[in-house]
Amino acid sequence: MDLNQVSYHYPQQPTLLSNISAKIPTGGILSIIGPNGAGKSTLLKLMAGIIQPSAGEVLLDGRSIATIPRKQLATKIAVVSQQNDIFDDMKVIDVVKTGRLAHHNLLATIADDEVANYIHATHLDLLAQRPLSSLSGGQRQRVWLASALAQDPEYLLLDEPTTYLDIHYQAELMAILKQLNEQKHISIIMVLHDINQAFKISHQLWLVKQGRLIKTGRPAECYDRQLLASIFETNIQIVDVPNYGKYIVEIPDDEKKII
Ligand SMILES: Nc1ncnc2c1ncn2[C@@H]1O[C@H](COP(=O)(O)OP(=O)(O)OP(=O)(O)O)[C@@H](O)[C@H]1O
Repeated sequence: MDLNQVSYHYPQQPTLLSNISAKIPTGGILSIIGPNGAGKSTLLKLMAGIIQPSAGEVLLDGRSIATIPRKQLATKIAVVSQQNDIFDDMKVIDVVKTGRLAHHNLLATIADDEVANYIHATHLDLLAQRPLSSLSGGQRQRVWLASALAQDPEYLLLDEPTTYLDIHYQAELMAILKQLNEQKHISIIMVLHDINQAFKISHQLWLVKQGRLIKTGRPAECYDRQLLASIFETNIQIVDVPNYGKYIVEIPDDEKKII
């Protein structure tokens, strides 16, 4: 996937994203990080084809995604969404099957077997027959992931997938994503707020601020205290934890005084 001089503004709003050109390597994990309001979610929506650039284009296999029919696009790009209350009365297995609609016309024609792998990969085997409404937030998150995987996409896009998860579920979700990437070679693109998670799991990072792509690079190239401090406008330290590697710690100025 390529972004070719992409700019974007919401209707009647000033330019948000200006002239972004970048290549998304296939088969990797790319995380987009940056402060609130930087334009990360908007960038992800552009890559998903949910919104169209005001200028420039998003290319998939050299073709503008604006020209790819929606159903065909759904076999290439899946977005893990989280605000779908309309599915509450459905059983988990049926919600997962909705992802298969990228390849079928009717839910009724999709056999249980066809989604068994996706249910298994997201550790939902014991929950498959339960109504979605009876699941916890973290369990639901895995259902949305399974449904997106059922699209059998080349690209999996996730917007802050760990937001409502406790640290146990966060680690579990990250492990599942890593496994999917390594074993099924799905390209993963996500917006992450936890920068340490982003640095640990990603092959590539995009650092975004005020609608601009400030830096792209491998995590090892982005452990830059000054750069991170200027992006997040806060005091940053990078600490080395023996046997675990580098961690980025935000130390507000007033706490520094206490220490
Ligand atoms: N539908 C919309 N209409 C108008 N403005 C919008 C719309 N969606 C987002 N914006 C504005 O665009 C800017 C970027 O929003 P976006 O959600 O892309 O940022 P973000 O980097 O993902 O932020 P956060 O980390 O807070 O989720 C914000 O100023 C936001 O208010």
